[in-house]
Amino acid sequence: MISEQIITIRRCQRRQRQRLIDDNRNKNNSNNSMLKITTIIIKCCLFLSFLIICNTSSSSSSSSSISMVSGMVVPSSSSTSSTSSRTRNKSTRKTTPSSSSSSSANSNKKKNAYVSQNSNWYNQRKAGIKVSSKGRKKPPKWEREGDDLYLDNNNNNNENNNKNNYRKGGGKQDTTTTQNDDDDNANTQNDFDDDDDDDDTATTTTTTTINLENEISAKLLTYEKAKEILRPYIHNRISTADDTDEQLHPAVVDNNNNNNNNNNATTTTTNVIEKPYLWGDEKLNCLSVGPVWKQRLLDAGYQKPTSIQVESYNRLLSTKNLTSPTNNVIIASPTGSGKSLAYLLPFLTTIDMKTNKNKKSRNTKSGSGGGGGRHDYWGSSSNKKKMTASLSSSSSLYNINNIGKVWIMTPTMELAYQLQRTVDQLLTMPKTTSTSTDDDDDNNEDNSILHVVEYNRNDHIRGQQGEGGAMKRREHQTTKPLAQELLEYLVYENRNKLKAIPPAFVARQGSGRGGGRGRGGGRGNTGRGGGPSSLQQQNTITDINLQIIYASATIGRSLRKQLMYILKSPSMDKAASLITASDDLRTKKDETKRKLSLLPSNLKHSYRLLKPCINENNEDNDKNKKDGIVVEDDKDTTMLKTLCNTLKQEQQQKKLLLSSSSNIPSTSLVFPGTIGVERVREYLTKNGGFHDIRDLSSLRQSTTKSTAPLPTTTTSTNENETEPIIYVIKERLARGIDLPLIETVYLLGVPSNSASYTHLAGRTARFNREGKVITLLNPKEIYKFISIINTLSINVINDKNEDSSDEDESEDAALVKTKAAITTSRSEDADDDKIPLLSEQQQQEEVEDGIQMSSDSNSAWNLQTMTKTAISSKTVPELRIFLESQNISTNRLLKSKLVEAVLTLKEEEERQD
Ligand SMILES: Nc1ncnc2c1ncn2[C@@H]1O[C@H](COP(=O)(O)OP(=O)(O)OP(=O)(O)O)[C@@H](O)[C@H]1O
Repeated sequence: MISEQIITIRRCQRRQRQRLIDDNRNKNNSNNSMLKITTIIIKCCLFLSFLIICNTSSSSSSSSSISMVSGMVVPSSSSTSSTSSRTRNKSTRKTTPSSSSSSSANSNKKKNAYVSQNSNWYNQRKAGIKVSSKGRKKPPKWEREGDDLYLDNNNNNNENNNKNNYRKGGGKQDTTTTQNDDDDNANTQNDFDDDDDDDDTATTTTTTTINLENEISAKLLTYEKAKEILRPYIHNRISTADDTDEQLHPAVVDNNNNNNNNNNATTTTTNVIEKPYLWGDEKLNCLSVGPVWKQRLLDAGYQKPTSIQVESYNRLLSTKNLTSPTNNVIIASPTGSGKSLAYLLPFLTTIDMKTNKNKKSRNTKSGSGGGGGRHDYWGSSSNKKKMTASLSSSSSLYNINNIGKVWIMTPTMELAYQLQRTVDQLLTMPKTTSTSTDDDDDNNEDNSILHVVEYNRNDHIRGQQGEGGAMKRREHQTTKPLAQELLEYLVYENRNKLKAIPPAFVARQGSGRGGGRGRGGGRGNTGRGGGPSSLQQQNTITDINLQIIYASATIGRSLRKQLMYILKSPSMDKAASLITASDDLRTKKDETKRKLSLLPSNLKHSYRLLKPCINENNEDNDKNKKDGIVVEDDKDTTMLKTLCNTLKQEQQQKKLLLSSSSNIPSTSLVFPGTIGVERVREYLTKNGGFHDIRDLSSLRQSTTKSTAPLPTTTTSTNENETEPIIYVIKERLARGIDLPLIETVYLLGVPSNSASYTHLAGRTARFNREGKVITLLNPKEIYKFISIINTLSINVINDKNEDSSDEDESEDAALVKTKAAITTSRSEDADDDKIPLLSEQQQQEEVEDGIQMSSDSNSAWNLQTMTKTAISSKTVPELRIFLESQNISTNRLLKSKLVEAVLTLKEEEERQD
């Protein structure tokens, strides 16, 4: 029994245990399933969040990676078009997440919305309306105006590879548009964001609160309103003595005072150069060019190299100085600083003899030039005989063995002729007939080493003007092999877009790869700025052993992107090295300095605001008169009248300032804007009585021949030597043109963007000479003008009409008088032999205005102990009383100007002490 019981108990226990085990198992099972479910849920969540993250990041990362390499092709963030994907390189394709068809559709929608949104934004900006870019993406860079201006910070220097340099540098736009600047390459290419600055500066720094959108569209901006708006932008600094003197008597100011870094060509260098192979000042700017080249340069009127010439010569001839692995370079310096010679000199001083079969024996004796590095195969010009042998055959363009080493792409034919003239001036080869193999060429024998050719859109190359058909045919025939076999240097001189890659070049590339690329580009070549489509039609040129040299005063983001694109380079550092002069400020962090470095410092900017002019024939005459509207038809006449008056005044002023015996004619350059060259010429001749009106043909005539004028001589052929010379030239021909001794540039209307303004204005004040640009503008162009002023960070002066006796005296005019008064009162204390600071006429005016010159100061104010804050805290009447006590007119001056005037006096006192 007991045993039975025990057995039963054991069975029970076993069952219980079994049950327990089963329970546990069940529990475990359920736990497991719970766990599994939980895990699945978690996994799902993770997966979902992962998907979300992927989705978000894919859009941004794709945009950055695509725009990094092919941002030219697809500006918008989606970048899913088949064309763009085709043009991406392999590495980009790997890193770019693939997009599904739905996301593609979505992105297309977004893209459309983005395009329409931006077109609005863009149109508004174009119309001069200030639109904040906050919350919106900007349109593609190549579609925006005025972005071809600045270089990024230190992109030439690998040590300073701080990608966020500019942002840290602190542009004003950072506060408002940081996130919006990232439309391309934000993560990887911040060094290109400087162009955004151009636009944003225009957007954010304009303090005008008047919303004139409607008025602009209705063209109702009146003269008075325009004047009001312009006022804050006028040169608002009380000038120093020298500045004031300069403004009143620009011609008599001692050049030495104004140009600290002056390399003025007109100043004869008295330095005794001891070493015969050094050209220039031995201590400062000198180049090791060898005795022959030194003599040639001196004979041609080049006394010493400019700093950009020194920099580029040394760096181009020694590749180890180039920071980019590709040896491509960008030469950037202000207009008129001698960039042409900067890139020509390394070529010229080391003339290529590589292709000559006997080059070895010839080259061994040469080499006084700065050779070395890549250029060691360029011989020296020191051995004339040898070079003649080498180049005489190239003088007929048909021997392709000796041509095509350097291809210089210029924006205009005029610039090409100008370059030819520069080269001929330095290196004209003696004529040889023995080696010429072509009968047709007898009359056209060209002993220049640089040949001007022109290609048109059909890829035909035409010969120099005035030369025979045979020349044309043969040049065309030689183009392709020339580009294929021999091109080693491609120089882009002042081209704003790199769309013009030599056609034969493209043909070669296209045929090698079966062509068919980039058909989506359509007619892009003719579109504004070229842009991606034009480049898309062309191929990249990385597989060609070619050094690209780009030279211009304005080099902006879109251009650099194009360069990156055609070189398949992921960054500008890798695409090209930047060469700037040692004193160039464009790579500095200071925004204002960077902007100011684009134009020569000795260039004065001024404007004339055109008064409304009523069209007598207009039916709505009365209404217009009432509203003060400029009638469209009459606008041009007003402009031309003002131009005539201004030209005459400038001429008179020059006569007054210079001694009567002076017979130097004033030379001006007029860019006619929409009025057109012919109309301006006609008006100036008929109504202005000007007779010596010229165009570029006068310059071309002497170009093909080797006897070019010295750089500092005028080409005046005036019978009456004092008759002013006026060039009237289309804007599109302006880039790079170096006209002789232009003193004043007249812009009839506001240029379309800051880059245009830079190049147009830069036709004067060249090579450290003084110069002035006067913009004649209608009230409705005012915002465009202000935008340019802001972008370039320039001060403008209101160049008022002399005949404006009927005009209200505005604040700026009053300010000029105040400056004059301060200067005059100071001049009385100064030495007698100083130049009189006011003309008789001006003094008379001031007497009439009640300005009594007096040097005694009976003021209770002690300027020396007063701080700026203390002066600013004075009331307007107090300031007026004080200034009046100093015999300074305060008529119509606002408080800020009054304070400035007092501060100037304070400075003066301190200086005298
Ligand atoms: N070393 C030099 N000595 C004297 N004159 C020079 C020197 N270098 C250049 N010049 C003169 O300076 C003027 C301007 O030169 P250049 O046309 O090369 O300027 P640039 O920088 O190319 O201007 P832009 O940006 O407008 O094309 C020319 O008249 C040229 O002859």
